[in-house]
Amino acid sequence: MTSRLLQNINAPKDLRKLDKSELLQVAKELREFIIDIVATKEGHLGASLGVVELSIALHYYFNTPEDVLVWDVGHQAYGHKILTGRRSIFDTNRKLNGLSGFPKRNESEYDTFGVGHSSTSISAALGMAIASRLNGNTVKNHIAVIGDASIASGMAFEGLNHAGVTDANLWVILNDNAIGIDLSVGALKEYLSKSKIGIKPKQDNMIEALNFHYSGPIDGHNFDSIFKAFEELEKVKGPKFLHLITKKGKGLRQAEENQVTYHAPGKFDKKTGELLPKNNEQLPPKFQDVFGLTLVELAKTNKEIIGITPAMPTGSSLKYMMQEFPDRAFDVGIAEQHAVTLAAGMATQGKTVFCTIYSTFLQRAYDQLIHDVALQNLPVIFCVDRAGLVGEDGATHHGVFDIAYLRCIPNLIIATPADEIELRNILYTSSLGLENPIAIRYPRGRGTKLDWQKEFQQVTIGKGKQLQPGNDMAIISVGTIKTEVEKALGQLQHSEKVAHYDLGFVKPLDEQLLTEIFQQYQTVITIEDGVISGGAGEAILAFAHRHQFTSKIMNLGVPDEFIEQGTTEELKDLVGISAEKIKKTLQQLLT
Ligand SMILES: Cc1ncc(C[n+]2csc(CCOP(=O)(O)OP(=O)(O)O)c2C)c(N)n1
Ligand SMILES: CC(=O)[C@@H](O)[C@H](O)COP(=O)(O)O
Ligand SMILES: [Mg+2]
Repeated sequence: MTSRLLQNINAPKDLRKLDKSELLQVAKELREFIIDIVATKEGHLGASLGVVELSIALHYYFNTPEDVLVWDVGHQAYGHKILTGRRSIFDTNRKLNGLSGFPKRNESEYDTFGVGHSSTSISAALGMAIASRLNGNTVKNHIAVIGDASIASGMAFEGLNHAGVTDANLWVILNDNAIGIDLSVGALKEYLSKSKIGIKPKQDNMIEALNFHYSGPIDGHNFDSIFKAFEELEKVKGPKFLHLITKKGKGLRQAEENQVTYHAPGKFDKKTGELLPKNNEQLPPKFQDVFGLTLVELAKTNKEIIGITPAMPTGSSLKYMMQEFPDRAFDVGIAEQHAVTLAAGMATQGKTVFCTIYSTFLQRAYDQLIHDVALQNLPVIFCVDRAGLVGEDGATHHGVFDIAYLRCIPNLIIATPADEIELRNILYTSSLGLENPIAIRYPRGRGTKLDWQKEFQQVTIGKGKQLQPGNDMAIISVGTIKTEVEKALGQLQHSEKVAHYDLGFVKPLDEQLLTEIFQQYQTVITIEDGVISGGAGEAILAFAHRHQFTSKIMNLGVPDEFIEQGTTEELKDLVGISAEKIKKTLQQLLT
């Protein structure tokens, strides 16, 4: 790679020394740099390639970090990171102890707001703008950069609605590439897609109706157009809105042509852009596919079944049902709150609704879970994907809080299937009709079974089971962390001393099984891939206390701190729930 200019840019002030005519070369080098690193280190690609010109233009024109730049979601901020002093360590992106894949306040003064979940940028930038004004600073610019999928979320609208009645020095820059991870959806997307470069939506401009000064749409890959728009908007007081049209994946043919795959493509050949060939060996399925394919199977015979995803049809594998039954499967966009209440509405009409949401994004819809679903005891089936430590996306994305935040909700069943077959069977059981809502949690990644498409078996709600007998102590695993426990026991001398139980359900607890365990063992270890505080282990601890069992109880899980990025193996080891660490814990307890 020939880097003439980029290698001398260690901060935006270096960029600002260049002539405008040199920015095209910087853009070329920045694209090459991103492609070069992501090809081997992996990460989010398409979004960052699409905002190369915008990232350069923002840091060139504005006086960052004095002027504040807030990236929405933050998966598109690789160029920003590279231009703001992190070029030399960018190869540590998303790695253990390396750079975060998202802007992070403690990483750089240029990362003004921590992100990862979408649609927060307008509220955050508006908050900063109002605070600046209260601090007597009216010249500072506050700039939110938000994508077309993220701006369709309720939270973004809440921000726009408030901003429109303020005189805040707020810029909202809409990076409109007509796609999120999957194709953008909804009426707003249809409205935006009518916009053509250079032709302002004349009638009923909804942004102007919200009291913003609207400019655009302009070509977001053309520096002259961007700077012209910046200059014009700078003269305007109060909230302003710039609409850019860009191409996700710009500069790498495959990423432009196959935007869904190249959102986060894994390893690829940086010269040809082709994905590296996958190992041909047959692998166990991803849990998301067990969900997605099983749902299609069930939907074929049960016409009442509906599927809902907020903006993750590919990630959750609801895409299979969307392809097979387009009238009964809905991608509602980045709208977790709406997804949950939509499911509740459908459930009132007798539909069997499977609402699949990543554990971390379900946090957005907490009140809807309580108020719209559980309080009315509507039997919605929540498929809580990406539960547990998710790996390289890090602290913003780990699904480690769900058990704690769900456990306290009355009426809600919490199922923690330990493998693909258990997941399949609880999906089947739920489709038969339950009296209550249920949350079924399963992790990111693959299971362990090649022969998972077995005949369905009905599951008894609230039942756990013994997996291995033992003489001295018991370990109770919650969900798929069972595999780590099995590995640990497989390597442990005197594993016959340790009984292994699968909890099966966090709610209701299998009180009969727990009573048997506490009557038999003086040492009981619980293990889960979620937070210890408020988790399943603490539910068992409370049960033992209530029933005056005196066994020594040890809770293993995620400690009371935010866990950063790394591979899931590294992170499990870090928090003490890898097979190796479990083995060590058991060895210590056995001696
Ligand atoms: C609350 C929330 N829901 C879902 C996601 C998952 N997600 C990450 S990026 C993304 C799409 C964003 O699309 P857009 O805003 O258009 O940005 P682009 O990738 O096109 O730059 C989604 C759905 C998220 N980060 N946060
Ligand atoms: C940026 C973002 O939030 C998503 O792209 C997320 O990284 C998806 O995670 P999965 O790879 O687990 O689908
Ligand atoms: Mg987009």
